[in-house]
Amino acid sequence: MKIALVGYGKMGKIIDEIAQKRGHEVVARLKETPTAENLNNPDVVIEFSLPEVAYNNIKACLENKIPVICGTTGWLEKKAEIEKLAVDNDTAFLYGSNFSLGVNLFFALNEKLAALMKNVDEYSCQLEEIHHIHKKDAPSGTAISIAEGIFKNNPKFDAWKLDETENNQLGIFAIREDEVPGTHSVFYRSEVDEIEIKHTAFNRNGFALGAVVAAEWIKDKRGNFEMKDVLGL
Ligand SMILES: NC(=O)C1=CN([C@@H]2O[C@H](COP(=O)(O)OP(=O)(O)OC[C@H]3O[C@@H](n4cnc5c(N)ncnc54)[C@H](OP(=O)(O)O)[C@@H]3O)[C@@H](O)[C@H]2O)C=CC1
Ligand SMILES: O=C(O)C1=N[C@H](C(=O)O)C[C@H](O)C1
Repeated sequence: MKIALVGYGKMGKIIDEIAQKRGHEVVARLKETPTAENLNNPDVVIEFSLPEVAYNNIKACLENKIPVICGTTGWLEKKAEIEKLAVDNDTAFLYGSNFSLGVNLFFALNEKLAALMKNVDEYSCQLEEIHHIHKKDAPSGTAISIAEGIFKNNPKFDAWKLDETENNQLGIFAIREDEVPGTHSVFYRSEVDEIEIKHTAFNRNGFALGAVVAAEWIKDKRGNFEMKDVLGL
């Protein structure tokens, strides 16, 4: 398969390596807005850039009828527009806040625990995410997905707040430390004990492998998808 990489930083470089190991041809490595010319006629685009440029990048690819796997976080206020573009241009789009198998299993575990705690009033709930000091957005896209999984299963919560817990808003505490790849925890605390579920990424390889597997899956598909569609979760 021919893959174009839009965004060629920490993630783009690892995805490049894994894609080639899986026998794919990387036909573009862009650090600028994609065009029909600089994309070089790929089968799929994998986009890991920056919150402020992702929308324009994805739009350009979809308008050229090229399917997009997007891992860039921090731009979701325009996601509905992007999903409409994918349908209008008869192509496909998949956004994943986190492409690792481990985190997608964690998402499912988080929703089951949230449902269990729905009728238990003794526990408060808050999230914590820890990432490297280079990260531009806070909270992480993964933390937002975890919060949304809790809202879906526990009507006590319907919104999140960064770095504080207020009323029915779930507190998401974002910590930036050294070169941490990505650690996410959900805490349920009572007066007598604490329950924690936690995912720790040791490196970025799980994210990159998941993005390439998603690119292999989405080829020839039409519409909008999530990583759980790829994994059958
Ligand atoms: N979904 C997931 O599983 C994961 C998501 N992420 C997310 O992916 C994104 C990228 O992370 P990471 O690779 O660490 O970030 P980096 O900052 O290392 O890489 C971003 C890249 O985008 C490039 N860039 C800048 N402007 C443009 C543009 N207009 N068009 C295309 N590329 C551009 C940058 O170029 P330059 O170097 O010149 O600035 C850089 O190469 C973040 O939003 C992060 O949250 C990260 C890991 C996993
Ligand atoms: O910026 C990162 O590095 C990561 N970002 C993603 C996020 O915002 O959730 C995924 C992963 O945690 C690494």
